Amino acid sequence: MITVEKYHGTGNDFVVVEADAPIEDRASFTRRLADRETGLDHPDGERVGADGVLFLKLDASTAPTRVEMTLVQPDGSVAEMCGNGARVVATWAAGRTGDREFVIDTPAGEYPAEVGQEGVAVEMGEPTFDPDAVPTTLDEPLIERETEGLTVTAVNTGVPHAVAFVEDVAEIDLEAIAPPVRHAAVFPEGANVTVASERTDGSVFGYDQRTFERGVEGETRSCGTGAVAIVAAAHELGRVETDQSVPVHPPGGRLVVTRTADGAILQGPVEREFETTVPADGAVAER
Ligand SMILES: N[C@H](CCC[C@H](N)C(=O)O)C(=O)O
Repeated sequence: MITVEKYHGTGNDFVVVEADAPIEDRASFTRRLADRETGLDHPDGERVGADGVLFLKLDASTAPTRVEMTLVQPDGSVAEMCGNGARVVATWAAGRTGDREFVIDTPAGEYPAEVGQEGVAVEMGEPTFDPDAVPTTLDEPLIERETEGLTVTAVNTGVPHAVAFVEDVAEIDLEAIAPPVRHAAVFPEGANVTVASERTDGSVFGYDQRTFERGVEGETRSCGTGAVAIVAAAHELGRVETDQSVPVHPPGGRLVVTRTADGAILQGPVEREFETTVPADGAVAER
Protein backbone atom coordinates (compact mmCIF):
# COMPACT_ATOMS: atom_id res chain seq x y z
CA MET A 1 0.00 0.00 0.00
CA ILE A 2 1.07 3.56 -0.67
CA THR A 3 0.48 6.55 1.59
CA VAL A 4 -1.16 9.43 -0.26
CA GLU A 5 -2.47 12.81 0.82
CA LYS A 6 -5.42 14.73 -0.56
CA TYR A 7 -5.38 18.53 -0.96
CA HIS A 8 -7.52 21.07 -2.74
CA GLY A 9 -6.93 24.62 -3.91
CA THR A 10 -10.29 26.41 -4.20
CA GLY A 11 -11.93 23.06 -5.02
CA ASN A 12 -9.38 21.90 -7.64
CA ASP A 13 -8.46 18.67 -5.85
CA PHE A 14 -5.38 16.49 -6.05
CA VAL A 15 -3.91 13.33 -4.65
CA VAL A 16 -0.31 13.96 -3.59
CA VAL A 17 2.27 11.16 -3.77
CA GLU A 18 6.05 11.09 -3.28
CA ALA A 19 7.75 10.67 -6.66
CA ASP A 20 9.74 7.67 -5.40
CA ALA A 21 6.63 5.73 -4.36
CA PRO A 22 6.73 2.30 -6.04
CA ILE A 23 4.08 3.03 -8.66
CA GLU A 24 4.77 1.22 -11.93
CA ASP A 25 2.24 2.91 -14.16
CA ARG A 26 1.43 6.48 -13.17
CA ALA A 27 -1.20 6.88 -15.88
CA SER A 28 -3.31 3.90 -14.85
CA PHE A 29 -2.76 4.67 -11.13
CA THR A 30 -4.18 8.13 -11.77
CA ARG A 31 -7.00 7.03 -14.08
CA ARG A 32 -8.23 4.68 -11.38
CA LEU A 33 -7.83 6.94 -8.33
CA ALA A 34 -9.23 10.07 -10.03
CA ASP A 35 -12.53 8.46 -11.01
CA ARG A 36 -15.30 10.19 -9.04
CA GLU A 37 -17.45 7.04 -8.82
CA THR A 38 -14.92 4.25 -8.40
CA GLY A 39 -11.71 6.03 -7.32
CA LEU A 40 -10.11 7.34 -4.13
CA ASP A 41 -12.02 6.84 -0.90
CA HIS A 42 -12.22 9.42 1.88
CA PRO A 43 -11.29 7.74 5.21
CA ASP A 44 -14.92 8.30 6.28
CA GLY A 45 -15.98 5.94 3.49
CA GLU A 46 -17.15 8.37 0.82
CA ARG A 47 -15.86 7.94 -2.75
CA VAL A 48 -14.21 11.18 -3.74
CA GLY A 49 -11.84 10.77 -6.72
CA ALA A 50 -9.70 13.76 -7.76
CA ASP A 51 -8.75 16.13 -10.59
CA GLY A 52 -5.35 14.41 -10.84
CA VAL A 53 -2.31 13.07 -9.01
CA LEU A 54 0.70 15.24 -8.15
CA PHE A 55 3.94 13.23 -8.03
CA LEU A 56 6.38 15.31 -5.98
CA LYS A 57 10.10 15.24 -5.33
CA LEU A 58 11.61 17.55 -2.75
CA ASP A 59 15.19 18.83 -3.09
CA ALA A 60 16.15 20.67 0.08
CA SER A 61 19.85 20.85 -0.86
CA THR A 62 19.33 24.23 -2.53
CA ALA A 63 17.89 27.48 -1.20
CA PRO A 64 15.04 27.97 -1.69
CA THR A 65 13.95 24.34 -1.59
CA ARG A 66 12.93 23.00 -5.00
CA VAL A 67 10.04 20.69 -5.67
CA GLU A 68 9.73 18.77 -8.90
CA MET A 69 6.04 18.54 -9.76
CA THR A 70 4.49 16.13 -12.22
CA LEU A 71 0.71 16.37 -12.59
CA VAL A 72 -0.87 13.30 -14.14
CA GLN A 73 -4.45 13.97 -15.20
CA PRO A 74 -7.53 11.70 -15.04
CA ASP A 75 -7.02 10.70 -18.72
CA GLY A 76 -3.41 9.67 -17.99
CA SER A 77 -1.78 12.68 -19.69
CA VAL A 78 0.82 14.91 -18.02
CA ALA A 79 -0.09 18.62 -17.73
CA GLU A 80 2.82 20.99 -18.34
CA MET A 81 1.61 23.30 -15.57
CA CYS A 82 -1.22 23.75 -13.10
CA GLY A 83 -1.68 26.92 -11.07
CA ASN A 84 -3.75 25.39 -8.30
CA GLY A 85 -1.52 22.33 -8.31
CA ALA A 86 1.52 24.56 -7.76
CA ARG A 87 -0.25 26.19 -4.79
CA VAL A 88 -0.94 22.72 -3.35
CA VAL A 89 2.71 21.74 -3.92
CA ALA A 90 4.01 24.76 -1.97
CA THR A 91 1.63 23.96 0.92
CA TRP A 92 2.74 20.33 0.95
CA ALA A 93 6.42 21.36 0.86
CA ALA A 94 5.88 23.87 3.70
CA GLY A 95 4.46 21.06 5.83
CA ARG A 96 7.49 18.89 5.07
CA THR A 97 10.22 21.51 5.55
CA GLY A 98 8.84 24.39 7.62
CA ASP A 99 10.02 26.73 4.82
CA ARG A 100 7.73 29.27 3.19
CA GLU A 101 9.42 29.91 -0.14
CA PHE A 102 9.94 27.35 -2.86
CA VAL A 103 10.78 26.96 -6.51
CA ILE A 104 8.47 24.54 -8.28
CA ASP A 105 9.91 22.72 -11.29
CA THR A 106 7.34 21.80 -13.93
CA PRO A 107 7.53 20.75 -17.58
CA ALA A 108 6.57 24.37 -18.40
CA GLY A 109 9.44 25.84 -16.38
CA GLU A 110 10.26 27.09 -12.88
CA TYR A 111 7.69 28.84 -10.72
CA PRO A 112 8.58 30.63 -7.45
CA ALA A 113 5.91 30.17 -4.79
CA GLU A 114 5.33 31.51 -1.29
CA VAL A 115 3.11 30.26 1.51
CA GLY A 116 1.77 33.30 3.40
CA GLN A 117 -1.01 34.44 5.73
CA GLU A 118 -3.17 35.46 2.79
CA GLY A 119 -2.92 32.10 1.07
CA VAL A 120 -0.38 30.68 -1.32
CA ALA A 121 1.06 32.86 -4.07
CA VAL A 122 2.70 31.55 -7.24
CA GLU A 123 4.64 33.67 -9.71
CA MET A 124 3.05 32.48 -12.93
CA GLY A 125 5.37 34.13 -15.47
CA GLU A 126 4.31 36.13 -18.51
CA PRO A 127 1.14 34.95 -20.27
CA THR A 128 1.70 34.73 -24.02
CA PHE A 129 -0.61 35.18 -27.00
CA ASP A 130 2.15 34.11 -29.44
CA PRO A 131 0.55 31.57 -31.81
CA ASP A 132 3.64 29.32 -31.70
CA ALA A 133 3.56 29.28 -27.90
CA VAL A 134 -0.17 28.79 -27.27
CA PRO A 135 0.02 26.87 -29.66
CA THR A 136 -2.41 27.63 -32.47
CA THR A 137 -2.13 26.93 -36.19
CA LEU A 138 -2.42 30.66 -37.00
CA ASP A 139 0.27 33.17 -38.02
CA GLU A 140 -1.07 35.85 -35.71
CA PRO A 141 -2.49 35.89 -32.16
CA LEU A 142 -5.98 34.45 -31.87
CA ILE A 143 -7.88 37.38 -30.39
CA GLU A 144 -11.68 37.46 -30.11
CA ARG A 145 -12.11 35.00 -32.92
CA GLU A 146 -15.15 32.86 -33.55
CA THR A 147 -14.09 29.27 -32.83
CA GLU A 148 -16.62 26.45 -32.93
CA GLY A 149 -19.46 28.76 -31.94
CA LEU A 150 -17.63 30.67 -29.21
CA THR A 151 -15.72 33.96 -29.50
CA VAL A 152 -12.40 33.20 -27.82
CA THR A 153 -8.97 34.65 -27.14
CA ALA A 154 -6.11 32.14 -26.97
CA VAL A 155 -3.43 32.55 -24.32
CA ASN A 156 -0.82 30.27 -22.79
CA THR A 157 -0.38 30.67 -19.02
CA GLY A 158 1.73 27.51 -18.66
CA VAL A 159 -0.99 25.62 -20.56
CA PRO A 160 -3.24 26.78 -23.41
CA HIS A 161 -6.56 28.43 -22.63
CA ALA A 162 -9.33 29.60 -24.95
CA VAL A 163 -10.98 32.42 -23.01
CA ALA A 164 -14.49 33.66 -23.77
CA PHE A 165 -16.10 36.66 -22.06
CA VAL A 166 -19.82 36.02 -21.67
CA GLU A 167 -22.75 37.81 -20.08
CA ASP A 168 -23.20 35.28 -17.25
CA VAL A 169 -21.09 32.13 -16.76
CA ALA A 170 -23.98 30.53 -14.81
CA GLU A 171 -26.10 30.54 -17.98
CA ILE A 172 -23.51 28.64 -20.04
CA ASP A 173 -23.94 24.93 -20.81
CA LEU A 174 -20.20 24.32 -20.53
CA GLU A 175 -20.32 20.53 -20.99
CA ALA A 176 -22.01 21.16 -24.35
CA ILE A 177 -20.18 24.18 -25.74
CA ALA A 178 -16.63 23.51 -24.50
CA PRO A 179 -15.68 20.15 -26.12
CA PRO A 180 -15.77 21.42 -29.75
CA VAL A 181 -13.52 24.36 -28.76
CA ARG A 182 -11.23 22.14 -26.67
CA HIS A 183 -10.72 19.91 -29.75
CA ALA A 184 -10.79 22.67 -32.42
CA ALA A 185 -8.27 22.15 -35.25
CA VAL A 186 -6.82 25.60 -34.56
CA PHE A 187 -5.41 24.19 -31.28
CA PRO A 188 -3.03 21.38 -32.31
CA GLU A 189 -2.43 20.42 -28.65
CA GLY A 190 -5.98 21.15 -27.55
CA ALA A 191 -7.01 23.88 -25.14
CA ASN A 192 -8.63 24.37 -21.80
CA VAL A 193 -11.84 26.33 -22.28
CA THR A 194 -12.44 29.15 -19.81
CA VAL A 195 -15.51 31.36 -19.69
CA ALA A 196 -15.63 34.57 -17.67
CA SER A 197 -18.23 37.15 -16.81
CA GLU A 198 -17.60 40.51 -15.22
CA ARG A 199 -18.82 41.15 -11.67
CA THR A 200 -20.31 44.59 -11.91
CA ASP A 201 -22.89 44.37 -9.10
CA GLY A 202 -21.97 46.15 -5.84
CA SER A 203 -18.55 47.67 -5.42
CA VAL A 204 -16.46 44.54 -5.96
CA PHE A 205 -14.84 44.29 -9.33
CA GLY A 206 -13.78 40.91 -10.60
CA TYR A 207 -14.68 37.93 -12.74
CA ASP A 208 -16.74 34.81 -12.33
CA GLN A 209 -14.94 31.85 -13.89
CA ARG A 210 -15.77 28.42 -15.18
CA THR A 211 -13.21 26.17 -16.89
CA PHE A 212 -13.57 22.96 -18.88
CA GLU A 213 -10.19 21.25 -18.60
CA ARG A 214 -8.23 19.28 -21.14
CA GLY A 215 -7.05 16.06 -19.46
CA VAL A 216 -9.97 16.08 -17.02
CA GLU A 217 -12.31 16.39 -20.03
CA GLY A 218 -14.84 18.09 -17.84
CA GLU A 219 -15.43 21.13 -15.68
CA THR A 220 -13.32 21.57 -12.54
CA ARG A 221 -14.25 23.55 -9.43
CA SER A 222 -11.33 25.90 -10.08
CA CYS A 223 -8.43 26.42 -12.49
CA GLY A 224 -5.48 28.66 -11.61
CA THR A 225 -3.94 28.97 -15.06
CA GLY A 226 -7.49 29.75 -16.25
CA ALA A 227 -7.86 32.59 -13.72
CA VAL A 228 -4.57 34.06 -14.93
CA ALA A 229 -5.72 33.57 -18.53
CA ILE A 230 -8.91 35.56 -17.84
CA VAL A 231 -6.98 38.51 -16.43
CA ALA A 232 -4.37 38.35 -19.22
CA ALA A 233 -7.08 38.28 -21.90
CA ALA A 234 -9.05 41.03 -20.13
CA HIS A 235 -5.91 43.15 -20.14
CA GLU A 236 -5.15 42.39 -23.79
CA LEU A 237 -8.72 43.40 -24.70
CA GLY A 238 -8.57 46.60 -22.64
CA ARG A 239 -11.06 45.42 -20.01
CA VAL A 240 -8.76 45.99 -17.00
CA GLU A 241 -5.86 48.29 -16.18
CA THR A 242 -2.29 47.16 -15.69
CA ASP A 243 -1.19 46.12 -12.19
CA GLN A 244 -4.69 45.92 -10.80
CA SER A 245 -5.29 43.00 -8.43
CA VAL A 246 -8.31 41.20 -9.83
CA PRO A 247 -10.46 38.79 -7.81
CA VAL A 248 -11.53 35.78 -9.86
CA HIS A 249 -14.35 33.57 -8.59
CA PRO A 250 -14.38 29.98 -9.83
CA PRO A 251 -17.18 27.74 -8.46
CA GLY A 252 -14.83 26.46 -5.70
CA GLY A 253 -13.73 29.73 -4.12
CA ARG A 254 -11.86 32.97 -4.69
CA LEU A 255 -8.50 33.59 -6.36
CA VAL A 256 -6.64 36.86 -6.82
CA VAL A 257 -4.55 37.59 -9.89
CA THR A 258 -2.08 40.46 -9.82
CA ARG A 259 -0.20 41.59 -12.90
CA THR A 260 3.45 42.41 -12.32
CA ALA A 261 6.25 43.77 -14.50
CA ASP A 262 7.28 40.27 -15.48
CA GLY A 263 4.05 38.34 -15.42
CA ALA A 264 1.27 37.58 -12.98
CA ILE A 265 0.87 36.34 -9.42
CA LEU A 266 -1.85 33.82 -8.59
CA GLN A 267 -2.98 33.77 -4.98
CA GLY A 268 -5.55 31.81 -3.02
CA PRO A 269 -6.24 29.33 -0.23
CA VAL A 270 -5.20 25.67 -0.08
CA GLU A 271 -6.57 22.99 2.22
CA ARG A 272 -5.15 19.64 3.24
CA GLU A 273 -8.08 17.24 3.38
CA PHE A 274 -6.78 13.86 4.57
CA GLU A 275 -4.17 11.14 4.38
CA THR A 276 -4.90 7.55 3.46
CA THR A 277 -3.37 4.47 1.87
CA VAL A 278 -4.12 3.04 -1.58
CA PRO A 279 -2.91 0.01 -3.56
CA ALA A 280 0.17 0.66 -5.74
CA ASP A 281 -1.88 0.02 -8.89
CA GLY A 282 -4.53 2.54 -7.78
CA ALA A 283 -7.26 -0.09 -7.93
CA VAL A 284 -9.46 0.78 -4.96
CA ALA A 285 -11.62 -2.15 -3.85
CA GLU A 286 -15.11 -2.34 -5.28
CA ARG A 287 -17.98 -1.83 -2.89
N1 LIG B 1 -6.26 23.02 -13.08
C1 LIG B 1 -4.97 23.50 -13.49
C2 LIG B 1 -4.73 23.47 -14.97
C3 LIG B 1 -4.42 22.11 -15.51
C4 LIG B 1 -4.17 22.19 -17.00
C5 LIG B 1 -4.55 20.96 -17.73
N2 LIG B 1 -5.95 20.63 -17.63
C6 LIG B 1 -4.10 20.94 -19.18
O1 LIG B 1 -3.79 21.98 -19.78
O2 LIG B 1 -4.04 19.84 -19.74
C7 LIG B 1 -4.75 24.89 -12.93
O3 LIG B 1 -5.16 25.16 -11.81
O4 LIG B 1 -4.11 25.71 -13.55
